[in-house]
Amino acid sequence: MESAKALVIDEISMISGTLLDKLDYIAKKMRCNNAPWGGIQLIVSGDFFQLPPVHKRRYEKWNWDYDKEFAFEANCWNDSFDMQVELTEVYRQGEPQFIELLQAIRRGFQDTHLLEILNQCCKTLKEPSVEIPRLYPLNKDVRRVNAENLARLGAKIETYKAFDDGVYPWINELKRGMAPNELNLCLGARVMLIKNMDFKEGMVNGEIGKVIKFVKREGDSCELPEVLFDSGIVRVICRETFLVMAGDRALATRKQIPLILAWAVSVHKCQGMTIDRLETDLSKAFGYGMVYVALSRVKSLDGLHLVGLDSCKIEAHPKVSEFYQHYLLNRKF
Ligand SMILES: Nc1ncnc2c1ncn2[C@@H]1O[C@H](COP(=O)(O)OP(=O)(O)OP(=O)(O)O)[C@@H](O)[C@H]1O
Repeated sequence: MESAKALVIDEISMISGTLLDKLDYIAKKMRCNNAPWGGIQLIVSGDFFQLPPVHKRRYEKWNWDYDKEFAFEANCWNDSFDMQVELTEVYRQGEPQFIELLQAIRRGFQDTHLLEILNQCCKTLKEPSVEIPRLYPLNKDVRRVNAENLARLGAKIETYKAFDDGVYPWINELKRGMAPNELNLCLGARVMLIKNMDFKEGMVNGEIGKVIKFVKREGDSCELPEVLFDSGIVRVICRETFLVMAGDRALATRKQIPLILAWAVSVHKCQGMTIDRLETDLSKAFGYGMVYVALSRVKSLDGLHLVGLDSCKIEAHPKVSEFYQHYLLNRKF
């Protein structure tokens, strides 16, 4: 951080105002510079109508600054930027009707006419296809569907247990993280990469593929999965190290194959993705922005297979609506 020129944060809706203020404070201290962000240029992108920050610990509710839920509520927000712009052109979807529908849902409008269109156009798949990802609001449904699909393949299961090192509370950070305690794989399993491994080659967090082989590598006690990613890349996936760091000191480590099963994924995990076809059951949707994030991942109405949409779950956070109204009224650019 001492030598950084710029800090880029994507998906800013998931960063709380409290965290943003802490980061600003750390940057100032580390660089001994009281300018905003210690003089580092800050660039953020995202959409506050999408998923808000996740509060992991119950006690955060009782923190004195819990009310700084959104990044735009941070004390440092206004001083952090010379310029704020709203991007209005939609590229992910092409159909004007679908774009209009999604924009209404994004802003929390429960427009009856638009919802009728959604109901007419969306249907479940008669035969669930393994190639079509399924999105669920709750992790327990994601785990259930993935376990069912794994069992359905009927192939020999290879189990990878995580190798952990470190003590409480740091090790718990890793146990709550993406790398599973125990990963079950078999030939044909749909998997998702959960670590950025090689940006140039496109081996990044979120890549989806299929296990095509198990191979023995020297020095490894068990066979490792070889994955054919949908991008065409084929790779043997070795254990990677997941870390909790304090400066350059590792407080806890977890060694695990950086894959999860991916027939089903959570709505939280899919924020940021673009998917050609998806099936989603939104009957258990909770919180602001979840319905919009799930529906807006898909490129066309034709590719959307939907069940369980209750229009009362289409909600925008009042603070977010107010933020955008205020921005439009005071826009200088
Ligand atoms: N200028 C462009 N021309 C053509 N396609 C584009 C352009 N910009 C983005 N896209 C396509 O639109 C889709 C969404 O882009 P991207 O994920 O960058 O948007 P985003 O604003 O981060 O969306 P979200 O926040 O909803 O995830 C991608 O499939 C991307 O390839």
